[in-house]
Amino acid sequence: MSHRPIILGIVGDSAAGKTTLTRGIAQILGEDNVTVICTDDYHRYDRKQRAEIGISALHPDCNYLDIIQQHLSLLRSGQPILKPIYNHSTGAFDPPEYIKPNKFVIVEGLLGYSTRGMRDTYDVKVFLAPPEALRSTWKIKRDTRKRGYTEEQVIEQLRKRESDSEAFIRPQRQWADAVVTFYPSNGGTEYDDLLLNVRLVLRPTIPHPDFTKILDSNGNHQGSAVRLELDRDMGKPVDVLEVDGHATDEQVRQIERVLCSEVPHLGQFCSLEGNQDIGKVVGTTGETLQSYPLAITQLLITYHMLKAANVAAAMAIQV
Ligand SMILES: Nc1ncnc2c1ncn2[C@@H]1O[C@H](COP(=O)(O)OP(=O)(O)OP(=O)(O)O)[C@@H](O)[C@H]1O
Ligand SMILES: O=C(CO)[C@H](O)[C@H](O)COP(=O)(O)O
Repeated sequence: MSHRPIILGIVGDSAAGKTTLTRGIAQILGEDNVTVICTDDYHRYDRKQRAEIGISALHPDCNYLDIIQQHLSLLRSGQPILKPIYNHSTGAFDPPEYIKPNKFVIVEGLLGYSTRGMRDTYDVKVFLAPPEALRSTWKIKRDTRKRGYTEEQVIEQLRKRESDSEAFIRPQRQWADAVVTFYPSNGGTEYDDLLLNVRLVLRPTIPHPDFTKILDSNGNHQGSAVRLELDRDMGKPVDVLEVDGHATDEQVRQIERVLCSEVPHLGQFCSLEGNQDIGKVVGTTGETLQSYPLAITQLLITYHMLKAANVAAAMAIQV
């Protein structure tokens, strides 16, 4: 399969799970086939300057969006970039790095869908939208363990950044082909990260797999742990697939078969016996996460990347 790089966008607020999902997808596609770019590297100011100016990293003015867009275009046409590096440990910038795109490029970050030019560069656009309570828990855990903050500092930062989250981050949901929400089944504060459900909002902006094949006339599959329904998201009609953390092997395998039958190349990843690592990922605080909802989410996004690669390869032959 020879084609221009396929670009996946993963956008969402801080600690929404972008890096974790990126790792899982890169594992499926093969680390050597994937270039990962985190747009935190394009912050305009270091941590000290941000504090002095009183601007948050979530504000578009605090990021070189024009250079992100320029670099995305270069990567899409297979050209290298000299990428800045923002160091989360020091809060300052390291020397830039030379990056050549692999077959697949995953661009994850806060503001990736802010401009039309950026949006037009992706083949697949995903937005991560965990409930705010879950995101706060994840951010406190990650930032206290990995970024040297105290719990109080993280809580204060979340409070201060809320208006920018509302103004600049959450509206980007409208541009995504798929919106991914992991959530605790009881809706409460007591939950197990390995038993989170997932709600996948599927917009008709790209053709999704035909999940109706495995569902009964009520949109359920062998009980209610897998559900497909029509809904509205930001006022527009969407399909919604939900997979519960306690879905069974058989239910999950059937969903996988739908994905794999449409994109044969995905077949090598689909069998749960064949690849025990699907849905298993080491989170950014070092913990091992594995669940069926995570596995289905990773496979669905990989499905779209492989489909985009097939289209790009076919176009390359025509030219
Ligand atoms: N699907 C998931 N299931 C369980 N826990 C998760 C999941 N995704 C993320 N987490 C938890 O949330 C933490 C933050 O996730 P991650 O670092 O991937 O977020 P991020 O969106 O990349 O954040 P940032 O933009 O601030 O770098 C992880 O360390 C992990 O503990
Ligand atoms: O929202 C974030 C994405 O990771 C970070 O807070 C942002 O990148 C700034 O970094 P730091 O908090 O380390 O100063």
